[in-house]
Amino acid sequence: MATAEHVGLAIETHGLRKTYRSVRGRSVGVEGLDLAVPVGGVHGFLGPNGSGKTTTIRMLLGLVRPDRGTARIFGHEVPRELPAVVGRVGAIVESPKFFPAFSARRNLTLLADAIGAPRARVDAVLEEVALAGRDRDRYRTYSLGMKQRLAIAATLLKDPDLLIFDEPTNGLDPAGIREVRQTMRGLADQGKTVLVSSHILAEVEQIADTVSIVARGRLIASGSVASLLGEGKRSVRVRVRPDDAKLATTALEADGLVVRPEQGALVVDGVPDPAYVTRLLGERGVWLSELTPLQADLESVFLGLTQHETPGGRTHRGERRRRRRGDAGPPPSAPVPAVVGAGAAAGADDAVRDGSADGGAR
Ligand SMILES: Nc1ncnc2c1ncn2[C@@H]1O[C@H](COP(=O)(O)OP(=O)(O)OP(=O)(O)O)[C@@H](O)[C@H]1O
Repeated sequence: MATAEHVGLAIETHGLRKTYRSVRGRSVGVEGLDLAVPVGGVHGFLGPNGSGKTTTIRMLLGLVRPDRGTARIFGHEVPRELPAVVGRVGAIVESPKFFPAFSARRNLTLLADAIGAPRARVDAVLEEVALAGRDRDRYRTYSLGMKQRLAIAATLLKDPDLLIFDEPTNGLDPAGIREVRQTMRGLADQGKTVLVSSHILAEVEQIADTVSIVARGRLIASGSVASLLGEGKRSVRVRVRPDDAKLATTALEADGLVVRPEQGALVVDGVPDPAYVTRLLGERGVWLSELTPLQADLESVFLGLTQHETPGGRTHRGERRRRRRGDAGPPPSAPVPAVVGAGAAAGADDAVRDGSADGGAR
């Protein structure tokens, strides 16, 4: 039963765990995940490939059974109480299937009949995803972006309160990504809750109100996008004389920063403050000809949150040294990500049902 305690959260998980069995043994898909998605707005569910986003979404939709932990949608425990809430949820977890020779309108009408949604919704949802002018074109003539918007339209037929989209911009060109992004933002602006997973923060940071970042099946950070980018350590591009590149790299790495060469320059990740790099290199007699702060993205936020912590909670030598000297930026605030078993997709025994919980397009 939904209780007052859960009011205000569209999705809530506690200690959610899922392991997979395969020919190579057990691997962990999600490890003790605690997630809190507020009602209303776009919530970015972010993490590198293999961090457990799809597994989590499948558990929420009752497509995969968790080993342990609890999950709630609008306060209803899932999968046990899924029937009570499924009508309020629309989801795209994999490419939906439409009839290629039928128009978008015909596909949606068939689907509306199949799931018991009023046919009148077809016009509304076509309008919603800006396909009203192309509704009589055959599905097979659609661009990838239009196909994805049609998939979103299908999830809207039942006018759900919560939309769950797993990597909805995968494979789309920049124009397609923009269209899907605008559609998601528009839905949130109407008061719906949109959970969108992605491995690219840049793709969702423009539209997300709040985010959860996961790594290796665990939550490592959550909050508003602004606070997260503000807290995360930054990346900078530095340019030094070619003769000094090695010395600069060694000095920066010895201090716990991550350095990679890029087009004749060095990109330094996990920098607490650009001035820190100037001082560190200046102390070693290396003078900079360029220092450009780079826009924070998932990679740099992610590295900034995790790089100084090693599995088991030990702190990186460089960070320890810097903390002793008292000139570090904010100490890493994130919990140490768990070490989990190697991913093992082959031969998994956990057969995943095809389709989504929304009765959406097949
Ligand atoms: N059916 C399965 N059988 C075995 N292992 C699986 C299965 N599904 C997922 N995994 C493993 O669980 C881990 C999490 O995978 P998952 O697909 O949930 O991550 P993800 O964050 O969605 O990744 P991506 O962004 O690449 O889709 C990975 O190590 C993956 O190999």
